[in-house]
Amino acid sequence: MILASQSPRRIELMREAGFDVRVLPADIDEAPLPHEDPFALVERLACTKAATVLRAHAEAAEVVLAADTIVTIDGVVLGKPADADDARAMLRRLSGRTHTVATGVCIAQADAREPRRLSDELPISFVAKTAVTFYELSDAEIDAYVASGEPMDKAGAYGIQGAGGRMLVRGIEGDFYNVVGLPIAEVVRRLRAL
Ligand SMILES: Cc1cn([C@H]2C[C@H](O)[C@@H](COP(=O)(O)OP(=O)(O)OP(=O)(O)O)O2)c(=O)[nH]c1=O
Repeated sequence: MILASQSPRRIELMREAGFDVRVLPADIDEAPLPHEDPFALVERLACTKAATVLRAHAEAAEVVLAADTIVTIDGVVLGKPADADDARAMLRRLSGRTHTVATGVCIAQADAREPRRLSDELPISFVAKTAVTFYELSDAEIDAYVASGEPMDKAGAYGIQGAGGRMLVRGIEGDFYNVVGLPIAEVVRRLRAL
């Protein structure tokens, strides 16, 4: 099976779950459509990643899995920060409040006869949501965290799994691994049910 992702965390979670994945990242335009709902956005992006990689690389009947993670608060979508100022602004917005981390997952399968076509039965897609509450963060704390570099490749400008990121979090409700980028238990259950 193909994992259409360059995220080291997704690769590790899939391999630790026992899947011998071929890693083939999808380079797609991640810009939201006008007025697009954040949860519709992550589902669409995951399915676009899966379909793009399938059309370029899939073998007959091969399964392709892709995901996309965002943070949303006040109806605003926080993707990866553009720079340090953007990261600081994101962390200030998250300070002392609860936000939602949403991961869209898409599982597609190549046609058995024409592998570069999507099979008619799939794709399956779903959105996993986890509520994360942050402690109040001081400006000094935010500056030190941004200076560590940890926020830069992560949606919402933090990594809950990192040495610095874990210090920001008061609590979560939902799957921890969804925050990291892949709700692995639900993914595995969906794959078993195929
Ligand atoms: C909120 C949060 C996000 N993240 C990461 C997960 C994702 O890798 C990243 C969001 O970016 P994505 O665009 O979902 O994924 P990606 O670009 O890293 O990988 P690909 O498109 O190839 O699959 O943010 C954490 O690692 N920890 C966290 O706590």
